[in-house]
Amino acid sequence: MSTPTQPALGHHVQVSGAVKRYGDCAALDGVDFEVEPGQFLVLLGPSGSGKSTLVRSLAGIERLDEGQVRLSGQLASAGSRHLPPERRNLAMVFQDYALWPHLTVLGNVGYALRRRRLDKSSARERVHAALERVGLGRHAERYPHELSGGEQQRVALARAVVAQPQLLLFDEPLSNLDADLRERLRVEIATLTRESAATAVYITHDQSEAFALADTIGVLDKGKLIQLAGPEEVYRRPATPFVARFTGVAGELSGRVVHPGPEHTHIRVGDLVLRARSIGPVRAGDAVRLIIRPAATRITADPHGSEQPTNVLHGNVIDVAYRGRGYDHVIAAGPHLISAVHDAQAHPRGERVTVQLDPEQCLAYTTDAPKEPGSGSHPSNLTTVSMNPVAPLDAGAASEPARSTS
Ligand SMILES: Nc1ncnc2c1ncn2[C@@H]1O[C@H](COP(=O)(O)OP(=O)(O)OP(=O)(O)O)[C@@H](O)[C@H]1O
Repeated sequence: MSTPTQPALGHHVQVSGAVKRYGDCAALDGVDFEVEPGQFLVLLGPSGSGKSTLVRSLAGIERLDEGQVRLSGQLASAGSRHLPPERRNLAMVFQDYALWPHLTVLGNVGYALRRRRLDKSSARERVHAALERVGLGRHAERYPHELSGGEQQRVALARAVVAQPQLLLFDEPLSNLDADLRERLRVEIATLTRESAATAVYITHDQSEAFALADTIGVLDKGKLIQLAGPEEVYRRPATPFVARFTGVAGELSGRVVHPGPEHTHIRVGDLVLRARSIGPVRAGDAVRLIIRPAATRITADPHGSEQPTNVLHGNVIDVAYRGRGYDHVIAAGPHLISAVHDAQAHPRGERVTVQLDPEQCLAYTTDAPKEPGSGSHPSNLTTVSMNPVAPLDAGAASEPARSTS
């Protein structure tokens, strides 16, 4: 048994076959995953992918239509069985803080202890300790409307941890805050959560937040869990183009496999042959989508020497944006647009540059496009490109020399 000052071990969370429908819409469409006690899971996905529905189902605010939720082995949701939120030993932090407007900071945080059988002085001690921990000791007597957004979210954080729940649920807690505050509060969430023994499930549509916080990332799309893996694995081997796009892309090219290799695959894109890492098996002639990570790109001097460089695109700078640690460029290379091409120095609009591509960071996925007859040795005409303006995970990380591509 845990004592009031010693947090209980975090919940072991098990979700199997979770389905939730709203009319014709399957907000959750057969979701399975587990989170080990004390682990930090981030559910990442675009708007409408089912993140809130999933976290609300864990909380017991929503009832599943099918499937089960177990918390530390106990059946919390299954069929007609539904453990109410207050019996799940969890706390939730919401995007809009959800503080009681008529209670002071002290009252709001203390409210979370109302179900604990603590004497007044121990409860008070705990509340003050939690407020000190989030840097709000001086504001205990204020009301929520007398606090900034960041301070209100700190109160919500203190309220969530003060009762030492076994599960902490976060529903986009940083989305209403400005960038600088978001980063500081993210660090506080990471440290506070890990100091407590609680298991955490955190939802966001922000990939940089997900990578910074997670032990494990689950990527959701249209109510399905597409990939569940550590951040490094999700970044290095995104299971699908959707996951790759959602976790940082500088540009996309379409082409055809010329020569599959154990390490790198040669892909013809228009009149270029580029090397890339294939995700999943590919055969000569396969149509592929080539996704270029921002870290793949590096501007090199435009070559006029005798040596013909490989794995490069030549193009003109069409946009340059100052990013503090350097500059991100958008480059038009023939019909291709490559964004987030980082360099320590600015290249003015119109300058002709050469972009070196690191094959390790160029990911090739087979597509369903029909093969051309005799493909494998003929150039493909597929050169469609999309530009994705998503702030890349690794903007600024392109300073490592690209590998030799010969
Ligand atoms: N109460 C509801 N009634 C009808 N449809 C709903 C309801 N709640 C959610 N949905 C639908 O279920 C799907 C998943 O919604 P959900 O809010 O879980 O997604 P989300 O990934 O959290 O999105 P966001 O990031 O925009 O909050 C969406 O298509 C949404 O329109």
